[in-house]
Amino acid sequence: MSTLTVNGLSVRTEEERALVSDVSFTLPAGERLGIIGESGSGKSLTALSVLGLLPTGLRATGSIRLGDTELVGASPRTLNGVRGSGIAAVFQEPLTALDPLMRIGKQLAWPLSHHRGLRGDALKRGIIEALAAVALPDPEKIARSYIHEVSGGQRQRVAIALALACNPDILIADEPTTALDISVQAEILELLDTAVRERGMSLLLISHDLAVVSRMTEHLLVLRGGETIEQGATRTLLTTPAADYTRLLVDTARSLEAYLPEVTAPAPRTENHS
Ligand SMILES: Nc1ncnc2c1ncn2[C@@H]1O[C@H](COP(=O)(O)OP(=O)(O)OP(=O)(O)O)[C@@H](O)[C@H]1O
Repeated sequence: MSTLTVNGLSVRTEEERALVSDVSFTLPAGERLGIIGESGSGKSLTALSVLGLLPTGLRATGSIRLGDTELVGASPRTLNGVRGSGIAAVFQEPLTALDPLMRIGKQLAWPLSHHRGLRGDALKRGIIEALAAVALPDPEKIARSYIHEVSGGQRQRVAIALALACNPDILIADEPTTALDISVQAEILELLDTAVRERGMSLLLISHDLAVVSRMTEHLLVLRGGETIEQGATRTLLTTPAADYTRLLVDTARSLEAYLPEVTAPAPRTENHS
């Protein structure tokens, strides 16, 4: 397990416009860091820089180290080695990581054979186990399905299974529940929480939802306009923010919650049809 150390990361366009400016943070092995900030604050570009997957035309400078390996300016070979076994990612839209033309089981076969050396029957078992581990019902059937044949929540579970199949040290989750039905969001968070805990992985969680980062992370980095506003322990930052901007984010989140009426009476008895 390795520490991720980001030091003075900047991302610029070809015209030298800074989109991320001098961002630094450390994610020690086994810990959880959340990145929050309004839309366009540089959260995703920071994550993509760590993955070495910045869009064409954007360039990262500074230092991103995974253990002793420098990732800024690293060769495609080094980055390929790190992506997958060192760092894996789950995105807001699971289809980003999934191939619509390949059965789900086949998509899992590559990382399981490449990273874990599974072959033949062991590989078949590994595929079913990987799908069962993310609580997909009837994993045999899911393995034979194409991605358009399963629901949105199940797609995100498949994307998580794909990320976990590489046994990464660090999981980057970029708005992993934002595109999902509210009833499915909590289940996916629970799944990520359990997977990270049981496997001892580190988590870099990007979210605009303060309740999500509060539930999932121990440390927070607040970005605005590509710059660091503040960072610190999640609880301290959300209860006694030092920066006016963080206070504004917290107050806005609270004021929306205030519209929810409190549940004051027990739920009426309903007939059980199961
Ligand atoms: N390929 C690109 N070329 C030029 N500018 C870009 C590119 N990708 C992103 N940007 C700009 O960089 C800034 C940071 O984008 P980023 O996607 O990191 O924001 P974010 O905080 O993740 O936002 P959101 O929550 O909306 O996803 C934004 O102003 C965005 O418009």
